[in-house]
Amino acid sequence: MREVWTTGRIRAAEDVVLARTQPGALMRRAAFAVSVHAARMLRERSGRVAGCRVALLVGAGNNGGDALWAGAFLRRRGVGVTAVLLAPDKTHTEGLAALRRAGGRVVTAADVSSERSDGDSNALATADLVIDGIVGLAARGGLRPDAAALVERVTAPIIAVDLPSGVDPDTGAVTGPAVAAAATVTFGAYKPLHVLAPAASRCGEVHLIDIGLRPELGEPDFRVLDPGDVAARLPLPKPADDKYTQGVVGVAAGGSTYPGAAVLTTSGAVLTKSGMVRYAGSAADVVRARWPEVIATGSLSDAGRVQAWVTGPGLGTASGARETVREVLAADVPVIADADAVNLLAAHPDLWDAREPGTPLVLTPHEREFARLAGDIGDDHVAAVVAAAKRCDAVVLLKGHSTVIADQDGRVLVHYTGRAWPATAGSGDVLSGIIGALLAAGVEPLFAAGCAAWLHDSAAAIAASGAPTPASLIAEAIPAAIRALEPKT
Ligand SMILES: NC(=O)C1=CN([C@@H]2O[C@H](COP(=O)(O)OP(=O)(O)OC[C@H]3O[C@@H](n4cnc5c(N)ncnc54)[C@H](OP(=O)(O)O)[C@@H]3O)[C@@H](O)[C@H]2O)[C@@H](O)CC1
Ligand SMILES: [K+]
Repeated sequence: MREVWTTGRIRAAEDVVLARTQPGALMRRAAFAVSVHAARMLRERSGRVAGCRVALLVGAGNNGGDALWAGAFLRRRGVGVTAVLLAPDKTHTEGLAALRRAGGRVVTAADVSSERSDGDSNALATADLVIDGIVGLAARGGLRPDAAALVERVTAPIIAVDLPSGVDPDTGAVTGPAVAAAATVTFGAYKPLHVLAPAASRCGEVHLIDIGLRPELGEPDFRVLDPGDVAARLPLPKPADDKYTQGVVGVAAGGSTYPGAAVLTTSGAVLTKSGMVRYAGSAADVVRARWPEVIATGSLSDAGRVQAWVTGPGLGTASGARETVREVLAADVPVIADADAVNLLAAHPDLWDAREPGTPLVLTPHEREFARLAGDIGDDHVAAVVAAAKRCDAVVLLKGHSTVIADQDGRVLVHYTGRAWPATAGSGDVLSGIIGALLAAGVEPLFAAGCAAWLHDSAAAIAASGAPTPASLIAEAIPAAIRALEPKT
């Protein structure tokens, strides 16, 4: 599991570690790691390290100090290094002295912008690699105009120190010009921007360097599941299981207007686990035709017992749909409510009264549905989802390039996809079915949502294999996504 901390907590831990280490030791350790990754990138791209040229973009703070020290270390390996100073009066003193001692050149941003044709002011145009030390943890807003103008002139790959300058470290928002890095070397802990869209797409590969902060950090602010975490939670049948003991999933979705939603939601449930799936609604014939193994009936009252209900996709918002959501919420089993069920809950507050107190509920809005349910989402998606989860006393999964999931206790999971394959019509219906299957099998709601987001994204990538894919093929790729995890039976 990847653990992520907000910058305020990282700074607090840094203060503790700084107080007991030699002045400058932490920065040199961080900078040395940047130089190692820079050298590796140079070798991979140019076939050599010595003789290459590196330009450093150096801002006013310690992030610039890291870049200057990294430049000094690269000089020792025979790299030609030029530092471009954005704030000459505020440049990190020891870092600058170290670079000068090592034989590095130093120019100002003004020199580079004046387009003189001597070697120093051409540093950006001739660089094989650029190190971004403009701003780190203190970043606020997009790049300022002088920094943005420099970055615009860069053609070489960029390695970002701690984070790509110009993005918001705690929300991942990109509100102005920002660096797009080929790789990012970060220190002590992952920060929110490394896993939150859109900033995460500007990081390239992220390398985490241990600088001894972990013991001082405490519980992370949020977590990112890895394949092992998902595999460990998948409900595979045990030798003594039968079709009932694995949890029966009920699907109350779709209908005569949207039979496809019924099929896609059911597909997600059928393909995620063995056992049994029931369907209740006016698309029963269509569902039965696609999945003969599903027990399909026309109404909820005939459906029989289930261990979790999935409702919402393709349900519509008419009075019949409202009754379906009310009945499902009153059934005293975990419920996943998506799409129209979210809209109905937003529009009819009395529906919440139908819910048995304490019954697990997972809500899976996209941004517009979220706005109806909980108001404008703003830049800080994690904070908005945490607040909504508390208010709704539910697990809330906000769909997006970074899927953010929170429960009522404030625990947060983030899944960053970096791919747009799942963004296709009906894809959310499949996700709902997967969540329902995991809930019915007894997976804890936060992790049912988190594992489902992971499986769904993985299935989408498998189905797509580099070409657009419809939602029905995403569902069909679920078994392949499960097999690829090699879960223990
Ligand atoms: N503590 C340690 O020992 C260690 C620290 N480490 C390193 O320190 C970094 C944090 O350093 P930091 O706190 O000095 O601030 P930093 O991020 O360099 O910002 C500097 C200045 O930039 C400016 N600025 C703000 N926004 C801007 C924008 N959008 N565009 C342009 N400029 C902008 C603003 O200055 P202003 O112009 O407002 O005076 C701000 O004060 C951290 O990320 C890591 O790399 C590592 O070495 C590990 C050990
Ligand atoms: K940076």
